[in-house]
Amino acid sequence: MTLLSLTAMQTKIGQYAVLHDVGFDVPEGGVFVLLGRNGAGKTTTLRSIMGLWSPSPGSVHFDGQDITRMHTADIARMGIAYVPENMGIFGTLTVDENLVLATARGRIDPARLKRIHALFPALERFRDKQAWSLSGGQKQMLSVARAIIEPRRLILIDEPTKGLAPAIVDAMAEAFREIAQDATILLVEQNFNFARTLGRDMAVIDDGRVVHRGSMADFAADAALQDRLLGLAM
Ligand SMILES: Nc1ncnc2c1ncn2[C@@H]1O[C@H](COP(=O)(O)OP(=O)(O)OP(=O)(O)O)[C@@H](O)[C@H]1O
Repeated sequence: MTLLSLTAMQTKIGQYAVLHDVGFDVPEGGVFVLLGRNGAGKTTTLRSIMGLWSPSPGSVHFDGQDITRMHTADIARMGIAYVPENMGIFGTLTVDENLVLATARGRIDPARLKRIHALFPALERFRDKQAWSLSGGQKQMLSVARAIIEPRRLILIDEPTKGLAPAIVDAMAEAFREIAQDATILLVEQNFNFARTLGRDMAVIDDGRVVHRGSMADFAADAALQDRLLGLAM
């Protein structure tokens, strides 16, 4: 079943046309990977889904419902979470306070907190520490944890491995596999080795257009295609 469907999205930022033609379907379950060179329009695509930019023309359907013109808070309430590239955490608040603020009613379900602590033990160890004092990897974990503090159907994650040490990247991959057991992840990545182990389906954006859609297995097996579409960016 298709969970998210983007159709011929064009997004302008001010007078500048960033997305010219972005369309792809994300099936429910597992990890869908969106690849592309720097500046191709990946972040703009995620922000357009979240209602932070407004595509026109073009449409975004989630679970069969047209969400193109909905407000971001209403889109979030439908069960879509966004982990932005800058992580969106509050540095002067503690780890636990950051999690509470990500809930709708200011109350954390203990079972979900337990699951988060099992996924990211550092967040339990440092629960009373201010977020600014965490390492880069721990901040990223907190950012992902905020996205799953309540049940979500779709989680948009923007370049989560940027600047992280290989051991942390492995832990993140493990966590994403677990999260994708009962949610769908739309992952934007530059780290192809990370993305290829996680993704089932994928698309490539170039200069604001989707230039390829298919299975990750086929794409990973085609070095010439990778080179043509992603060049040295990978
Ligand atoms: N707020 C903005 N104002 C003007 N131009 C913008 C803005 N945000 C993005 N752009 C431009 O839109 C294009 C696409 O940016 P976007 O961040 O979506 O790309 P990306 O594929 O996510 O790249 P990266 O991997 O570098 O994050 C780029 O040329 C960028 O400079």
